[in-house]
Amino acid sequence: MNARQATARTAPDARGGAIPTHARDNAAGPSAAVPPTIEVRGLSKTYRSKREGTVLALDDISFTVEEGEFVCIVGPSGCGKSTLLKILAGIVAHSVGTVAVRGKPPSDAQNRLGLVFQAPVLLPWRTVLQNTLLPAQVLGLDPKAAEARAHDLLRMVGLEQFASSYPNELSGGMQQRCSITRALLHDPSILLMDEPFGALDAMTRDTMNLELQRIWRESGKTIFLITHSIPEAVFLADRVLVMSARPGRIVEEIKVDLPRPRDLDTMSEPAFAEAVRHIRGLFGIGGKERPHVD
Ligand SMILES: Nc1ncnc2c1ncn2[C@@H]1O[C@H](COP(=O)(O)OP(=O)(O)OP(=O)(O)O)[C@@H](O)[C@H]1O
Repeated sequence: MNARQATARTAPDARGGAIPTHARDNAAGPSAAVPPTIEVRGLSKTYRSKREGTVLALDDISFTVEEGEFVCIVGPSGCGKSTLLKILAGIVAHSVGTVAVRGKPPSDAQNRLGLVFQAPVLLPWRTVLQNTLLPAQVLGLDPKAAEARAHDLLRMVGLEQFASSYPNELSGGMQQRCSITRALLHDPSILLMDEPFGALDAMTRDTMNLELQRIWRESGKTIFLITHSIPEAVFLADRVLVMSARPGRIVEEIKVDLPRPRDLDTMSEPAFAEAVRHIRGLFGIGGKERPHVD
């Protein structure tokens, strides 16, 4: 395991034969300068709150995410992870620094982004198929093509038989799978995921991790995922960004060299345990209050 402060851009690990479908986004040819998929430089975010006055949530954050990479971010509760994801999604404005998604401001990249949050937030009066189709209406996609794609996606996540079920007829894991199909409907090249499996039981979470790895390998998407679980981050990621307590800074980037595809046995490997131990050690340094990470 190579734990280090990464300075060079890291190419994604081999994902087992998948051909990134989003190569087309960079179709200018090998000699053209391709901007990183996500580039954050010197980013800070200050909130104003009645109770605390000025709150420095993020402080001088810099990192890049390359095309097709799977990057996870871990950090103590309140360190600014969700704030960072919302800035990348163009939902929240940053205060200082630069943020670019494929070389442009996040607000210009909306149709390339798919968002998944901790709660599936499905509309209870719409079926699984209708929930999956929501972005088609919002983005004005061709209804027939969108419906065909929705069925493909539901098949991919094992929900095809539940296309006409309502959210309250599904388990938590099934609802979250539906929220993933909704996020994928418009074929975004980048998935931003905020603790997507945090509310699930351990077994369902393992299954969802395997499923997400498969989706990533088959689709070639770039994934940026927040988690409180250090083992989950190590299991999924090409690189793990470790954040400090508030104000959130990136204290270390850890490249995960474990071969793909990973399965549950991967978690028994010494290199996996070493990476988890290393990250846990980062949170224990200096006798500070133990952060809420698993
Ligand atoms: N709209 C807001 N106004 C004021 N302060 C905010 C606002 N949103 C977030 N904060 C503060 O910014 C800090 C970072 O919040 P954020 O939700 O990004 O952290 P987090 O790392 O995602 O937390 P958790 O892991 O608990 O979900 C916190 O101290 C929070 O109280």
